[in-house]
Amino acid sequence: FSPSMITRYHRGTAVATALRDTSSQSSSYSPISGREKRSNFSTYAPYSTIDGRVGVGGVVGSPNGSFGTGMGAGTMMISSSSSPSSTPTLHPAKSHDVVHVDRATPSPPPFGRGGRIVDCASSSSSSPPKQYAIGSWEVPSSSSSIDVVVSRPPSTTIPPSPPPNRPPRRPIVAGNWKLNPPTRSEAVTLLRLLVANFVNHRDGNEYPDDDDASDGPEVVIFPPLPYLSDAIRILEGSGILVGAQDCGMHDGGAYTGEVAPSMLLSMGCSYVLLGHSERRVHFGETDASINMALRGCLDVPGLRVVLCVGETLEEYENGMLERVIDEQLSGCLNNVDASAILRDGRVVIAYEPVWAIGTGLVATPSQAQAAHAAILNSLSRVLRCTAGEVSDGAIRIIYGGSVTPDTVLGIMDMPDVDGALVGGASLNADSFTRIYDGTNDAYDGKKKVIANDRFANDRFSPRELVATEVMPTKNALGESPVWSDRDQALYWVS
Ligand SMILES: O=C(CO)COP(=O)(O)O
Repeated sequence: FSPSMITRYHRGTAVATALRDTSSQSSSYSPISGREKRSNFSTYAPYSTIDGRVGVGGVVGSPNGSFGTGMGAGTMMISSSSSPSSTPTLHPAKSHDVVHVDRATPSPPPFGRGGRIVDCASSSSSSPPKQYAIGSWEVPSSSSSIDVVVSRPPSTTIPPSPPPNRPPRRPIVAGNWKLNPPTRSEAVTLLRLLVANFVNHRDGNEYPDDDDASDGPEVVIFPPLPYLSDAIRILEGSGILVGAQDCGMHDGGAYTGEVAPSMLLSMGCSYVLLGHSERRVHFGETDASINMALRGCLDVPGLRVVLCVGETLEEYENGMLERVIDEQLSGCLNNVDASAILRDGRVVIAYEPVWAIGTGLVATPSQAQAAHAAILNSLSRVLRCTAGEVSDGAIRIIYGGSVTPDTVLGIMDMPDVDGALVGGASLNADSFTRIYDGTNDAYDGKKKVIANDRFANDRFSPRELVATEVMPTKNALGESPVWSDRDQALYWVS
């Protein structure tokens, strides 16, 4: 596409759209400013820039709803605009699957993890066939096929949730970048875009009457080790905390290749992620070694841990979830001071079912809830305290495994889900910001007042800039901020 499509830039109101067909999109959801409509914009913009260069994804939306077009690789469609007063929504997670069944469909149903038929799908059957019975997999003789709604109930041995009315906990949204992105400059870009999004969030925009940003969810990024100092420097003052993806168990000495917890704290890290299933599977970490590292972290005042637990698909299918979690927690928390967990909240548990990591198979809200309840249950045994002490304690349990902006709301709705540990979707500033929004929405403690006039009044006067170079990046942003190194400022594209 040609840079000539870029007409002008000014702060605060505009957005770049994308080289993709967004004609079915009608949302004007704004990941930057919250849920209010800022303008008639499409949701995607896979180009953004740094270093004074400008990249825009082909179609530029303007605040008054008109759109310019240009030619790019592939098909370009102009996104549909939505009504200025529309309230964009995030869609909650599907808790059921719709399965198409015909006479040849074998029974039990061929969808992997077991399940239960709960209804006919209204999408294709206006009413269930007469002979149809809930729980039945058989296609009634009056039909050649039916669609059925299938839920996957969790393992039957899962205990009920502890008593409701647990004290509110501050949610956490954590991004585990794993071994990504491949270069430092891409990491720096992503960090800057995150800052842009989150600074806007906490700019008086969402909580105009409240200058205490700590009321929103806690946000933590876990970049690879080589990017830690960039992350700490760039995220300083943004409210986003930084953590390491793992650490060693020793405090110093002849341990080539190791990283001590105290070193991480001295750099400015707030968290350490421990016990991730990828560390267990690929690098031989065990509950015992994780326990050593965890105790090392707790010996360093100021450092917190996100401890991952979770079962494999096979274990899930065999109803072993509760047992696996119990074993992992007792191994990893062996000889750990219970008050550091229950009173000081220094250990966050991340429930990450291995079958949901990187697979797109997100646990249903009820599956996540059941597992989190099992974790609470197990903690009282492991920490030798009552269920009441656990459920009233400062412990937080977050869910990880294919979390996306579309699924986070359903998961967060569950009483014992206190946040999300996000892998793939945290590599995209837009997705991660929307996940933050979903988490925030579900957080009871706060009724948001959105300052709609911030953009309507257009207090920012337009400035003309000239694009000298256009650079595609891998971001798929709803609203791409354009970072100018020359001006040390962010601009929005209109
Ligand atoms: O492992 C995870 C976070 O630690 C989850 O990864 P995904 O969100 O990519 O499934």
